[in-house]
Amino acid sequence: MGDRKIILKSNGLNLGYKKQGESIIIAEDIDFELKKGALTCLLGPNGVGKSTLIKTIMGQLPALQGSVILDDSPLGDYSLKELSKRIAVVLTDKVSLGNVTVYQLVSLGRIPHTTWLGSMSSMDHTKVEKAIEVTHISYLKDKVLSELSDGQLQKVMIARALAQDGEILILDEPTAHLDLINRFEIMHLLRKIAKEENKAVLVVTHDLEIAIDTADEFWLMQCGLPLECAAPEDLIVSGKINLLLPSGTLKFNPITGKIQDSTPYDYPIIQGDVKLTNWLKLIIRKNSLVFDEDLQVISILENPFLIKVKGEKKEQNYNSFKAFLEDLS
Ligand SMILES: Nc1ncnc2c1ncn2[C@@H]1O[C@H](COP(=O)(O)OP(=O)(O)OP(=O)(O)O)[C@@H](O)[C@H]1O
Repeated sequence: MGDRKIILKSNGLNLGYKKQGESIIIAEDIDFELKKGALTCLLGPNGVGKSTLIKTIMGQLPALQGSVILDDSPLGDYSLKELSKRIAVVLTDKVSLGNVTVYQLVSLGRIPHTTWLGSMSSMDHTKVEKAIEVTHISYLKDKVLSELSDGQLQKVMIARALAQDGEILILDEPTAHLDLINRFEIMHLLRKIAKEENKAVLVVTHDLEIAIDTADEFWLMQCGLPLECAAPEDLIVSGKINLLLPSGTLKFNPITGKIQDSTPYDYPIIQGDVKLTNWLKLIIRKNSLVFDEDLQVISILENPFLIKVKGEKKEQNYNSFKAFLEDLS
C-alpha cells in the first residue's frame, strides 16, 4: 500500500480565464489536498469547471487567485520541463498518430527525461517496459495505434503517462466512450497504479457507480459551492453525495447505491426480502401499475420465484416479473 502523503494542495484558489484583460471566474475558494497512494475522483455536472481545475493543477492555466502548491512550492516556481517530470496527464483528445506503434507511443512518455537529441537510455527503455507490463498491454507492443480498440488505446495512453514516471497522474474522463467492462477495468487499473506504484491519481469522471467502487476520495464540484472532499462512503452516509443531483427529483439511494427518482410514490403493501421488493417497486413505479381496490398485499418469494397478488376475493400468482407486468398493464 502506498503512503498517503499530500503531494499537491491549494488554498483559496480562484479558477477561470482572462479575456481582454477581464477575469472570468469559473469557481472560487477551492481547497484541496491530493495524496500519493490514493485514487481521487473529481465529479460534478457538465460545465461546472472540472477541466478548468485540472488545467490549473497541470500549470496550463494560471490561477486567478491563490496558488497550487506542489510539495512545498507554488507551481509557478517550477519550469515546464520539471512539471512534466512530476505530473503526467491523459486528456480526452484523440491521438492522430495512427502509424505509430504502441511501444513508440509509450516511449513518448520519456521525452521529459531524455537528452535534447531525444535518445533513450537503457533506464528509459526499462521504464517503458514496466509501464507496458503494469497496464497489461505487452501483447499489443508492436501493433500500430490505428489497429487498437478504444479500450486498448486508453490503456496505451495510461501506459505513456506511467512511463513519464511522475508522482502525479491526472486523467480527464478516461472511461468516456468505453463499454462497461472496460470502464471497470480502467478504473481498477488506476486504483492498482495508485496503490502499487504509490502515485497520486486524479480522475475526472461521470461514472458515479464505478468511482464509488474504486476511489479513496471524492472531490465534488458544484456550482457556487466549496469543493467537497471526502471518502465516497462518508458522502453517501451523510447524504452529501446528493450535491451531485441538485435538481431534487433525483436522489442517491444509499441502500441500492443507485440514483433514483425521489418523488414520493404510493406503493401497495409489499412483503418479501429487500432485494426482491426493491425490484418489484421499480417495475410498479416504472409502469405506473394500478391494482384492484380490494388488493390486500403483494408478496414476493425467490425460490421458487413467485409474485402473489392477494385481494379480498381472489389471489393471482405470477412466476416472473414479465408475467406480472403483462397481466397488470
Ligand atoms: N478557454 C475558455 N475561455 C473562457 N471560458 C471557458 C474556456 N474554456 C472553458 N470555459 C468555460 O468554463 C466553464 C467550465 O468549463 P469546463 O470545461 O471546465 O467544465 P467541465 O466541468 O469540465 O465540463 P464537462 O463535464 O462538460 O467536461 C464553462 O462555462 C466553459 O464554457
